[in-house]
Amino acid sequence: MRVLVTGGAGYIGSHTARKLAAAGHEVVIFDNLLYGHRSAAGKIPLVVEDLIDRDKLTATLLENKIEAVIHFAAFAQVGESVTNPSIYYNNNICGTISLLDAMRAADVGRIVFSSTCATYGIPASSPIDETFPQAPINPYGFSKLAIEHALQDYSQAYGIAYAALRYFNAAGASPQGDIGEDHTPESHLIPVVLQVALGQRKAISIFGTDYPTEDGTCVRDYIHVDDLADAHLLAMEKITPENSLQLNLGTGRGSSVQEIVEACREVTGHEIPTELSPRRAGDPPALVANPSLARKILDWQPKYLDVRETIETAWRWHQSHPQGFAD
Ligand SMILES: NC(=O)c1ccc[n+]([C@@H]2O[C@H](COP(=O)([O-])OP(=O)(O)OC[C@H]3O[C@@H](n4cnc5c(N)ncnc54)[C@H](O)[C@@H]3O)[C@@H](O)[C@H]2O)c1
Ligand SMILES: O=c1ccn([C@@H]2O[C@H](COP(=O)(O)OP(=O)(O)O[C@H]3O[C@H](CO)[C@H](O)[C@H](O)[C@H]3O)[C@@H](O)[C@H]2O)c(=O)[nH]1
Repeated sequence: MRVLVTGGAGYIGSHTARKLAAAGHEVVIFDNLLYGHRSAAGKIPLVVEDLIDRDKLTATLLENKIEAVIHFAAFAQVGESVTNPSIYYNNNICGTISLLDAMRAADVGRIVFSSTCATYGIPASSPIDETFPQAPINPYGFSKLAIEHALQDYSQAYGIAYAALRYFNAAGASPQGDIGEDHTPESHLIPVVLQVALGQRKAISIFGTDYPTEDGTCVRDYIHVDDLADAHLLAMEKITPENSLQLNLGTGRGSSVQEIVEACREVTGHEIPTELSPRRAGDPPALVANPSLARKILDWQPKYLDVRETIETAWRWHQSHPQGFAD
């Protein structure tokens, strides 16, 4: 298929764009490079524009005869969404509506959307399956839930086929070692811990040690970025206007912040000092996926079930690229 990957110069988008190209799809990346990196796109054609420019989007879709869109472009930091909600509602909602209207104008009828476990808010129990109520506790989660509703409405009214993939915590780096996670500023746990191991930070701050979890720190389900990329290809091929999908993508296994720090110590052989800090606003105590539906419907099998193996791929990337993409 001819596929437009928005946000394809970013972390999950670049891994998916390369996998699409390797599978024989014709790929074009659309990214404003606010957080993305030109070199993450590699040899894949890159259009450097913003989602809000609907005419540019429509022209890109038409010129490249695009048949499907995989939509990663968004802001994605939970804490920042609490302190600055305006940019989240504007970019994540208005940007995506602009894209959906450009798709209508260019007659593109297929989209895979990056949703999130943050749409579940604080779940009543764990693991979380797709029937759980979606009740976000932060503006980031609300912005993604709004788009899930928009997709349902656009699908019904205009016949768009969609998949809303609710990822848990993306982690790791390409097993080929050429691309990985590089955000400035970096806020995600595993890369920040690895920056401590590299000597780029003094200590890792643990945000909250009084959560109702076994060791008092937050529990998350860390899913390898390469496994996420596989699921996008499968979902893109599977959806039809009559058969849209909402699926959780995770490993089904939870790791606490303390356990991640310990696993990073084992993988890197570094001491990794910690400091205890207050809770970060907007953080639910525990988010772990029940990924059974995605496994069944997509015939998807995550390869990385041991978080140490995921961390090993990230560590290889951070060691070989201590300044990230350096662009
Ligand atoms: N990282 C995670 O753990 C996680 C978990 C659940 C969902 N998600 C979602 O997955 C998607 C990708 O996440 P990521 O971690 O790769 O983020 P990222 O920041 O690395 O990538 C997002 C990319 O989108 C681009 N972008 C943002 N707004 C844009 C706009 N208006 N126009 C054009 N380009 C724009 C950025 O420059 C960046 O390259 C996001 O939608 C995020 O909400 C991520
Ligand atoms: O320096 C740090 C960084 C993070 N954490 C903790 O580590 C856990 C994971 O935090 P991340 O920032 O790595 O990831 P989030 O769970 O906040 O966010 C991720 O999952 C979300 C869903 O909850 C969103 O989808 C988002 O895009 C994605 O980055 C959280 O409990 C956080 O408080 C720390 O203790 N110290």
